[in-house]
Amino acid sequence: MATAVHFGAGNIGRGFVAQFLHESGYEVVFADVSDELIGALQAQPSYVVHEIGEGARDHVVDGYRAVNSRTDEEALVAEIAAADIVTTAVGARILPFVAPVIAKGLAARAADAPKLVVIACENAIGGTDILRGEVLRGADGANAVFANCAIDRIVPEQRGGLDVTLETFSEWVVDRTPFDGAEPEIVGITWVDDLAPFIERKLFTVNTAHATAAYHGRDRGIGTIREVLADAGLERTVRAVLDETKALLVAKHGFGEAEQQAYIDKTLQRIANPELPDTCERVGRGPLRKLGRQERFIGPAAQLAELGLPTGGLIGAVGAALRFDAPDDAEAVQLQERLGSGVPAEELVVELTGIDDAHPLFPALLDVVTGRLAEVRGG
Ligand SMILES: NC(=O)c1ccc[n+]([C@@H]2O[C@H](COP(=O)([O-])OP(=O)(O)OC[C@H]3O[C@@H](n4cnc5c(N)ncnc54)[C@H](O)[C@@H]3O)[C@@H](O)[C@H]2O)c1
Ligand SMILES: O=P(O)(O)OC[C@@H](O)[C@@H](O)[C@H](O)[C@H](O)CO
Repeated sequence: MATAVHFGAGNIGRGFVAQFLHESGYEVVFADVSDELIGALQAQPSYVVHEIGEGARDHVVDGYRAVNSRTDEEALVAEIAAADIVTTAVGARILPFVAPVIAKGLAARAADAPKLVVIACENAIGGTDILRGEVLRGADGANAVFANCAIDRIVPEQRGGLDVTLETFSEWVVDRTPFDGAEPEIVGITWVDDLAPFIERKLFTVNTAHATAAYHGRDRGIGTIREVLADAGLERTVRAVLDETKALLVAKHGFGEAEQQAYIDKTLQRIANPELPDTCERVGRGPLRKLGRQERFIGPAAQLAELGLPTGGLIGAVGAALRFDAPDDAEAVQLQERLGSGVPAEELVVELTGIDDAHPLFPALLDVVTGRLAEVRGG
């Protein structure tokens, strides 16, 4: 039986990646740092992925094993050495921490073993490239095939236990070019020769809409994404941001206007799904990551500014992100500390967004950061 080692037994890991790998005939070996999750997976022989919506089905995932990646590195190295595929869903910023054990597993592979397929299933442009770069610090990587992907399925916080409740919609698009025609057979994957349009459309529509709603909503004291979109003014705000990213996606990737509008409408329906309540706190998590140069706000805004196109809605969302003050979110705490630290606004723009003063987006970002600093430092 083919084996898949999957890092991150959280929401998307159990609810999407592992379920599809299991359905494709792989024995899934979960690797996670959470004692609680690994203990539960070791104690419970199966869990249910429960879909909500039209055509919903329940899927039983079983026959898996689980390894604690924090305490049992030796076992994990042996699993990776013998595996056919490694996937991750740990968070883009965690990839450098899982790379060393993958490198050790690659180094321990038999000389005649087939190449290990590695796919990072994170919300990031070039997520697998990031992982590959880190893995290559400890292994030569000749016995692996690394492929980038775009992964889309809304999995909100769960109620505890291993079962996962999620939407029926899913999209998993993977770059086929590294495989030379020998892609693995995995249910639900769409293989493409050019991933850029798919990952940018997903990140700059679904995740931009989500994050815009989360930050503006939280700023107004609203708890859930659905409630944010039920507010007509805030819905207009989110749509205005998506009009900006639509202009980029149409100009850059040749999506039709009507096609992109339909994608936007479907996205807003998905994120407002009354049966899958999602919180502004989960969706806004990790604001430092989300303000990054290639991410859901600055990524499209920088490209739009270079084309001389409007970015006001995106900049407004950045302003709301700068006010994201969530005590349980380490990055939100760090962001507020940096804003209160006395670092000049010009330096903070570069530090937070990677945009420097030579870029056409810089003046707008400087304005929004200066405004936020006046609130933080003035008060
Ligand atoms: N939830 C969604 O709707 C969704 C959809 C698409 C993509 N994603 C992406 O998938 C990734 C995971 O998101 P999630 O919602 O499942 O988060 P999650 O917090 O539910 O799961 C992440 C898991 O990774 C584990 N982890 C953290 N550090 C680790 C390490 N060093 N080694 C092994 N495991 C580690 C955590 O313990 C946790 O179980 C993120 O990159 C996210 O952007 C999420
Ligand atoms: O996972 P993040 O923190 O990058 O973004 C939060 C949500 O927007 C995200 O998890 C979505 O639910 C998901 O990307 C939908 O496919």
